[in-house]
Amino acid sequence: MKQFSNTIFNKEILDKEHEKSFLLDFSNDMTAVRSREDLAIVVNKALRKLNPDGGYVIRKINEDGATMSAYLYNTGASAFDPALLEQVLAEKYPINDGLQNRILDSAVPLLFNVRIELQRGYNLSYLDLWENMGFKTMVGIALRNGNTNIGLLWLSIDEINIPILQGICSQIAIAMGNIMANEDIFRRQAEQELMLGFSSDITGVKTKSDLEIVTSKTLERLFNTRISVLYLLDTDQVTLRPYLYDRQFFQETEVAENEAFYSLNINEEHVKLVFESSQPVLLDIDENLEAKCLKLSIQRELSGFNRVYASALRLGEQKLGMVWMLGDQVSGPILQGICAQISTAVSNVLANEQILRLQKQLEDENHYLKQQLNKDFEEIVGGGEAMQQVYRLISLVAESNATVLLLGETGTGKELIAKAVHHTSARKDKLMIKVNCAAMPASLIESELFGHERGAFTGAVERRIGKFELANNSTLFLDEVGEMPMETQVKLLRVLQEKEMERVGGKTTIKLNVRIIAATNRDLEAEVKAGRFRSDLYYRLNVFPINLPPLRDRREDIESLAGFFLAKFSKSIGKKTVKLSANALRQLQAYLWPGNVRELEHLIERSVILATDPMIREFFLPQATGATTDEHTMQSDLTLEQVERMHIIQVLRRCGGKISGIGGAAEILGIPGNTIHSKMRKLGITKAEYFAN
Ligand SMILES: Nc1ncnc2c1ncn2[C@@H]1O[C@H](COP(=O)(O)OP(=O)(O)OP(=O)(O)O)[C@@H](O)[C@H]1O
Repeated sequence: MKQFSNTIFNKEILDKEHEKSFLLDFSNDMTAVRSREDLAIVVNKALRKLNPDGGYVIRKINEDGATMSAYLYNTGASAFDPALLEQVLAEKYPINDGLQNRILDSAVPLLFNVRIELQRGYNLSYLDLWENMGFKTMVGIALRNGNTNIGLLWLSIDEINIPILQGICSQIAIAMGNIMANEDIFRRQAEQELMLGFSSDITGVKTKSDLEIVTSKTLERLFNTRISVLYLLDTDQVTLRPYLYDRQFFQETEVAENEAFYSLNINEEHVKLVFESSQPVLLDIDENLEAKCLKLSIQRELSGFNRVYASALRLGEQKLGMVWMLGDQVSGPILQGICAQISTAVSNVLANEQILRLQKQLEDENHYLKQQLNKDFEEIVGGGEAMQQVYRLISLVAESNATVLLLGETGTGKELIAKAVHHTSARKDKLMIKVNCAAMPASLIESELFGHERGAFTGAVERRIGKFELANNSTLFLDEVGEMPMETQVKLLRVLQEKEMERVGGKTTIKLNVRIIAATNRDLEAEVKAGRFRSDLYYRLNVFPINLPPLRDRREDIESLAGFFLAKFSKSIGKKTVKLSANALRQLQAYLWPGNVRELEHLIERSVILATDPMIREFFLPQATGATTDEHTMQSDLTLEQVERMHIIQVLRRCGGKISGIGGAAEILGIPGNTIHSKMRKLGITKAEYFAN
């Protein structure tokens, strides 16, 4: 008996020794474990010692705290159905499936007979797999790190050694905890890298297709989404329309895109929920959404996910739309951060689209304006000898880049000829830029011509591009250049000489390629002599002068001009073309036309408006026409300046001293009120003269 008890005692000692060395070996191996792969090798080696042909699976508790997924496994020496194995490995089993919860609640390993559990009616695919593999008995042991369950081990074995199994499992649990913490750190690092990449990619987003590429790539990689849709709120503020989704995805399926997507309404319960929440909302298609909606069930089938993550897109308080994603592994805070960036990008894309639309509109308008300008060119009227000479000069100079100086009385058509020169030149596809040097206070001319930087002077609240810069590679028409203040003349001369400029208050030099056409009704040579115009600037401008004859010196054109204006104004007010009687034409030809073609144009315009029958028989000209009155007899001996002075006084008398507005001198003379004021100052016209009678 003693002998027998000694034998038992010795066996126990041997077993204990065996246990100890087994656990010691295992511990030694575990010290080198760093990754899930290392852990698999060590666990395989140890469990094979316990049951050489057996299989096992380690399951970890998922982040949701309610399900478990396979973490490590080994099928042992058994044959199995690969499809069934794949299904079991992919499935998330509820913790409370009737077997696993019992293991997690137990302090000791539990043994299960596979067949008996199946007969009890447990509908668990892993039991089917074990039966398929020929595993009869499975032992389940909880994996605990301290008091926390982190998973469990299922092992196919017939005999169990509780101390060994517990020893192994407590070490596996610690290693798993460390590895999972490491994996978590790596995952966060990868997420951060992705987020950084996303942030830098999204700042470059300009178009819808840029946005599509950046978002679909990121959502899929970060959240494992299969379907993601970006909805935008319509202008009606009620309908949310699909704006973007991953088209690539639909190239891989039979389903057409329009079968899977539909508009949402902001008043639908789940949509309201999304906008009311500051966080992304998780919706279960079966529970929260009307799964009866065919398109939604198509989305579910295509993606294989039953859950939708929805997050609002907002810009401040303004609702922009929302992101809708079918996927798993979605982290709320990350999705929220991404949505904030998508919101900014969406509003940039929309603003860009609007800019492009406006740009297109501007281009169309520009094109229209250019056509109008070309039309103006076609409409130079007058075939008399004096104008023939002007046309010859235009054709000689137009194609060169030479500066042109147009000289002639007011209303002789200097601006029209400037346009003609521009439209015959190689610069014709660009707009000719015009500056009226007389219409602007001296203090503003400089910034008008050269532009200014923000803050260059009081009131310069924004940077402004000057006319010179606008006219780069085109033509700049300096109208009434003789009125330019002396200090601006110096700056203009510098730009013409050096072909570069700086904005007022600016430091950068801007290179220019501008063709200059200047015009004046002053006698510039006399202005130079009088010290009002710089001689060096005069020589710079006077490269190719073209003199436009006054209308009284080309009476042969009066009939064609009158006919042209009669047709033009009759058409514009929808009348049949008004004609001239022979008497009326004689009146026009006899008149001196101090206001030249402009005066004729305005006279005809007024007469067409007032005409009550289709024939104008008489004009009411400012004075008796012809060279019969004293004033007009005298006029042929007067200087240009004297004629101009006299005419302004006459017009002012007629208007009762009114300059601007309807019936004012500016309207009759066809020049801006500012110009009249400056001419009055220059010509020394006083109130007494026009209020005299
Ligand atoms: N030959 C012409 N054929 C048709 N219209 C003309 C002709 N000459 C001038 N006009 C018209 O007369 C008006 C005055 O012409 P424009 O403005 O070119 O004159 P200007 O010499 O530049 O005058 P200002 O010196 O006062 O600026 C414009 O409406 C223009 O279209």
